[in-house]
Amino acid sequence: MPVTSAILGFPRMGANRELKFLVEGFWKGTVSETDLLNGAKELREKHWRIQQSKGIDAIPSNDFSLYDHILDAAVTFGAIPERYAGLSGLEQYFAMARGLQKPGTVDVASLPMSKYFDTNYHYVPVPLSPSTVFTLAPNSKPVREFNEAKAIGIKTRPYIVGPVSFLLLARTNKEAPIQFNKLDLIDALVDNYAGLIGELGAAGAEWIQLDEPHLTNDLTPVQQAVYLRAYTRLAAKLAAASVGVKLLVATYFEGLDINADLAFALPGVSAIHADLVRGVDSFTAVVSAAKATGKAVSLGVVNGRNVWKADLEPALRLVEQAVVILGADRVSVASSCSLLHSPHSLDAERLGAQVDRDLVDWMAFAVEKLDEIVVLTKAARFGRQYVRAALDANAKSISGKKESPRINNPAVQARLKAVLPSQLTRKSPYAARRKIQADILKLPKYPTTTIGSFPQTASLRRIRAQFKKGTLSKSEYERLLKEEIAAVVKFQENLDIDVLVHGEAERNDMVEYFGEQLDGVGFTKNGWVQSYGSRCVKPPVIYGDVSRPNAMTVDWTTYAQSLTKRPMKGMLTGPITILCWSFVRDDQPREITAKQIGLAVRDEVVDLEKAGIKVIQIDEPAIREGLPLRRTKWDDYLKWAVDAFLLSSTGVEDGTQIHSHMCYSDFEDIMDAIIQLDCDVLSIESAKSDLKLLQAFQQRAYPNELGPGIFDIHTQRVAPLGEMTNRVDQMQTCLAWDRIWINPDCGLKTRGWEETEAVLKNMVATAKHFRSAAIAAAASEN
Ligand code: MET
Ligand SMILES: [Zn+2]
Repeated sequence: MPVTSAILGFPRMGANRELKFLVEGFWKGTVSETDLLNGAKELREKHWRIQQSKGIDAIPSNDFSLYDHILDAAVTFGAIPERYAGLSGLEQYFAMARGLQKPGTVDVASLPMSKYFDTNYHYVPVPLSPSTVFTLAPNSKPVREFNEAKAIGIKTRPYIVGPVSFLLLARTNKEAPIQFNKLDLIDALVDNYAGLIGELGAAGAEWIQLDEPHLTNDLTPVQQAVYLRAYTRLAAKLAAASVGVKLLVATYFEGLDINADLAFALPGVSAIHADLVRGVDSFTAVVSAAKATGKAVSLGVVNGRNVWKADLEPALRLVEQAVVILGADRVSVASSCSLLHSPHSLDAERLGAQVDRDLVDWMAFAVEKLDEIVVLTKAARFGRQYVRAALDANAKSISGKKESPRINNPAVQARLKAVLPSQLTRKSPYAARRKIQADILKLPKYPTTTIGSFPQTASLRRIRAQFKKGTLSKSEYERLLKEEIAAVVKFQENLDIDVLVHGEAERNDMVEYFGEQLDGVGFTKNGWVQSYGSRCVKPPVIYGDVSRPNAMTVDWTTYAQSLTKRPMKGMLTGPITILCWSFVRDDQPREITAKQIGLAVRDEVVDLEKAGIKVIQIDEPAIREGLPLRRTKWDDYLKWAVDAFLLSSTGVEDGTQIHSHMCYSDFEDIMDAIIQLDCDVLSIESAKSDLKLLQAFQQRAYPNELGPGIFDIHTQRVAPLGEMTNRVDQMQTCLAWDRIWINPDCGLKTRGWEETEAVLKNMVATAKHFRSAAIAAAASEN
């Protein structure tokens, strides 16, 4: 067998986000179930054919999903929480993802949502308990999709998350007894995996890809033992049932160095995939372990989660070395991880008048990455001369980028070098600032606010799109947006919210909006990647040194402030979130890029203050996500991440109130860093997670003000008043009452107006309820 080519997964949205529109149409009732399922099938076929025509040997199936592939695995193995048991089919599936409310009949909240390792992809973790019973669904999705590809003549390598990672990614049901360990479910789960693999084998699959990304993380001895136990049991079950399917265990997002021996020792596994982009240093460990065990390796040399062209020369050298050591039949060339985290293709970038030719020349999206993998494979198979032209073109792009004057901005580099320690702290400590701000802002106790965005209606999106296209004049655009802002301000005043926002109507996306206005940052026309469910983001591309030529938000914010006497909160995205949600240059440490962005945001903060804005929020939802997967790398990251935020936030006077906002991550891990950010008010998502977060804040005695979200914004469901007051009651068991803010979990952009009004009414009523209770308590004390 010669060297083969492979990918671990392909983006599922389609070249023009077809899947998004199908799924959202289905939710709205404008697309029927049949049309949704047929449309999804067409997309899968299209994507398989693209891979086939490019020459990919190992084409995955079941990497597709209508919402999330981890949720799919839960459905495949019947791990469906009790509260959805009365539902079935797609209704049940989407209820788990998004909640479901049908007047008088159904009212179920969604499952939580969590970031997939350090990516901006969110998966749906299922809660497990001792009563969880796994049962393999009949004609399950992996089998259906394998057969579907087979029917068009493509033999795929079905993918499914591996059993140990499945359990590690899941949550423990809140009601489960404390002695319950979800890993105890491994035997029962593995038996169902054996059943599934047997069915896939019977259908004709030769290889299965089991993703075990946790193998690149720090594992406890117990977890290591569970890995061995799981794969020993799986191998035995498959052997007993004479299933001849070969298993590839895929690891990614870090090198395999620390667990290489464990991974290669897993019984019944024929090949291991290693990420050699993040983990290039683990190459020797991986290849030696493969040699020692006689197993095959899949070399992840093409970055699956960035947009830059791969530097083919060093990648090819790794492949060639592996072939010398292991022999061609034990080597395949692959993407570092699933291409799910890359945009679809560069086609759209090459069209139209304003093509940024440099940028296009420096990038490769999923479809172009297939070409890179195939070029490397052919070079390894037939020699470099066979693909000489492609290799030369690649080398030319790579060196062109390195030497481009667009990458280097000496003024930005000099400014960062000259930063003084005083530019990393506020003028006075929080206690002093609190008094000054209280005098200026005169807010009631339990002040209410929202996280920034208000519903983004179709007409709003149309207005922005027309302006971008040039079919709407600037003055008309501004007039319409001002109308929207005025309506949003009025809406909040009517609801009696204390600290208002302008609603972010001008923003497509909280990172893209800033990316478009910063120097050193490019943007794509169609570079969408899935963030969660049907939602996609179009990350900016940070290619050079970053600076802010002009104010980015001052006009909209001051206009909004001019309409009200209440404080108007300026809304910015913080440096770490801009970094994490962008495609970042790979030619300098992320730390430098982060701090450059910190300085650019600082300029904006100072300009907002100068323009009279008294409250400024710098969102950092991604700060936890940037945390390296390995603990040994945490301190270094947290130090520079905190500094980048402080660079952005500390240029103001004591009287200016700095807020930050974070959501959908396990913040317990980084409490100290969160405290070091020293923002005056932190709003943090907590309605989807449980009390764990509040307890973490209690343990570290969060010193400033805190607004743990009191309702979930990802659902149409209007949380009733009692549910909200309960949440505040819970908060008060952990937090000082006079430090609590009342706010939603996150921005309201995905909601409709009607439900927004209803839910915010309950939110304000909640604040008033506690306010009067506090006043009554104070009166009775006197
Ligand atoms: C993912 S965090 C979102 C924060 C942003 N200000 C918003 O309200 O949409
Ligand atoms: Zn948020």
